[in-house]
Amino acid sequence: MTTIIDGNEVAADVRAGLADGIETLKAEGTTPGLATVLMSDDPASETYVSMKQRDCEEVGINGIHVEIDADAPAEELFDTVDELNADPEVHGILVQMPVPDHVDKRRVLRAIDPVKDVDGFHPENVGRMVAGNARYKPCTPHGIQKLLEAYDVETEGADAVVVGRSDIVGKPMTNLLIQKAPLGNATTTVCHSRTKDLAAKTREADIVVAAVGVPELVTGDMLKDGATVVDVGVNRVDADTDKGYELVGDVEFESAKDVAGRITPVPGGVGPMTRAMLLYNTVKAAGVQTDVAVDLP
Ligand SMILES: NC(=O)C1=CN([C@@H]2O[C@H](COP(=O)(O)OP(=O)(O)OC[C@H]3O[C@@H](n4cnc5c(N)ncnc54)[C@H](OP(=O)(O)O)[C@@H]3O)[C@@H](O)[C@H]2O)C=CC1
Ligand SMILES: Nc1nc(=O)c2c([nH]1)NC[C@@H]1CN(c3ccc(C(=O)N[C@@H](CCC(=O)O)C(=O)O)cc3)C=[N+]21
Repeated sequence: MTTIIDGNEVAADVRAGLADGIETLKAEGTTPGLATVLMSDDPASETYVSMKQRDCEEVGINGIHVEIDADAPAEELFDTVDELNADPEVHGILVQMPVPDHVDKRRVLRAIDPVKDVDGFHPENVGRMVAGNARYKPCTPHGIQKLLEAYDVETEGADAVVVGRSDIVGKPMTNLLIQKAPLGNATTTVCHSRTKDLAAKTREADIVVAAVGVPELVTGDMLKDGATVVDVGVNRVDADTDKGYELVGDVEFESAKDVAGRITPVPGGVGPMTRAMLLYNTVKAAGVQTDVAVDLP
């Protein structure tokens, strides 16, 4: 029997586990604050950011949202980040990626105060994570670790294959999987668009993490019997639904579910965990910035 990993449920547990920390902070006079900055007309980005704001409201985090015209000068974004860096009510800052082409993405990541960088994308935080001393673990890989933990998936000595080498998912996921730490110690192969024979790699894996952005790239015949399959992809494909699209992962769920031992669905798998770990990092950030010790789940 294949286990369908319920990301909504584990995410709800993470959110519930943050209540104590948020209470502690409030008792000390601090409401954790998360600023989201959106400089894009992309409807998917708008959806994600509004979901993040709704999550904040649900757990009692102060959500601040800033929208910048996609064709505004880049300086407008940098000025906004400077203001948020200086605002004592803002403990976490997330600039939704991608930013428009005329904005230097690397400069954006460097502009955010590393202590407020709840995505964990600032070069200082990336460096710390690689060195095994993460300040904020990037939300998606961290959320995946929590899913693996919740479903007793052994990473220790496991053969893992990460498909995708992006800065926001593939690389940090690989890093966490190879670390000498709980939920690490996996023997990890990273695949990408130049990989010669992807199926040959994934077929050897006990754990497959697909973060590609290609709908249903990974099919059941590419998996080892009983493998744990983590589908990060959230792709909108045209469909005759109310919204005019449906969400499809990077894994072909129908064929994969018969082979996999455990598998995450899309939606309801990794996505809710990414958002939950953003709240986690925000509560952690508020504790760090106010010198209040908070218990984290
Ligand atoms: N659920 C969640 O919380 C999140 C979901 N996402 C989703 O995950 C997916 C990936 O996102 P992201 O990591 O940002 O994507 P990027 O586009 O930044 O990276 C995609 C990676 O996949 C590789 N790739 C592309 N085509 C192939 C192929 N045919 N075979 C093997 N590898 C390939 C690319 O290789 P190369 O480097 O050679 O170009 C690249 O490394 C998207 O669907 C995105 O929407 C992203 C973040 C969070
Ligand atoms: N600075 C930055 N940080 C990010 O963390 C970041 C980003 N930029 N840019 C884009 C990607 C993508 N991402 C998702 C988060 C949640 C869902 C999510 O909640 N998905 C729901 C469904 C969403 C829906 O209904 O459309 C699910 O899978 O169940 C998806 C995608 C974060 N990203």
